[in-house]
Amino acid sequence: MNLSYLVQINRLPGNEDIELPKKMSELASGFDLYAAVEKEMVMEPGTRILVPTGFAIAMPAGLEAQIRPRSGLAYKHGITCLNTPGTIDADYRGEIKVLLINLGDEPFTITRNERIAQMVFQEVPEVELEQVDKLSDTVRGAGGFGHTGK
Ligand SMILES: O=c1ccn([C@H]2C[C@H](O)[C@@H](COP(=O)(O)OP(=O)(O)OP(=O)(O)O)O2)c(=O)[nH]1
Ligand SMILES: [Mg+2]
Repeated sequence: MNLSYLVQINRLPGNEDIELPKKMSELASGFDLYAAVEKEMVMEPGTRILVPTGFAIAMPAGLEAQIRPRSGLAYKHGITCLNTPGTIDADYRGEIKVLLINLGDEPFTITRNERIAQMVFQEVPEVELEQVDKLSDTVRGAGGFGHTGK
């Protein structure tokens, strides 16, 4: 496993004031992502919003990026990522966006340059699917969804 990768990042025009993704501690897993909303956006309870981040990336083949919620926002305000973890494909060159949903009871205001989520890079093995007529036997078999008890 290669533990060091270089990922290119491109700040998109009009976002010169937006912080680039940043690790907030030395060994943090995620780079925090900053909201590139033009003006304050109010999220009413139960509503979702696609938040721009103001940047695009190009990562080497064999990596993906995951967009994950920040636990503080989730705990304090019920703000999370609807599609968590969001999947950024290695061949995606568009702006990274964050799909937030307000599961709390109160309206939540997103301000420009506020940290709204985090981006974690992961290795993705190359997998080829082989179609077969029968799969190997296991003790579990088809048991799932609570099959082993509570
Ligand atoms: O939270 C996310 C999830 C996805 N994307 C971008 C990057 C990703 O590579 C692309 C497609 O995402 P995904 O495969 O999850 O969505 P889809 O609905 O399958 O769209 P597509 O048909 O474009 O693959 O959208 C984001 O910016 N943020
Ligand atoms: Mg897809």
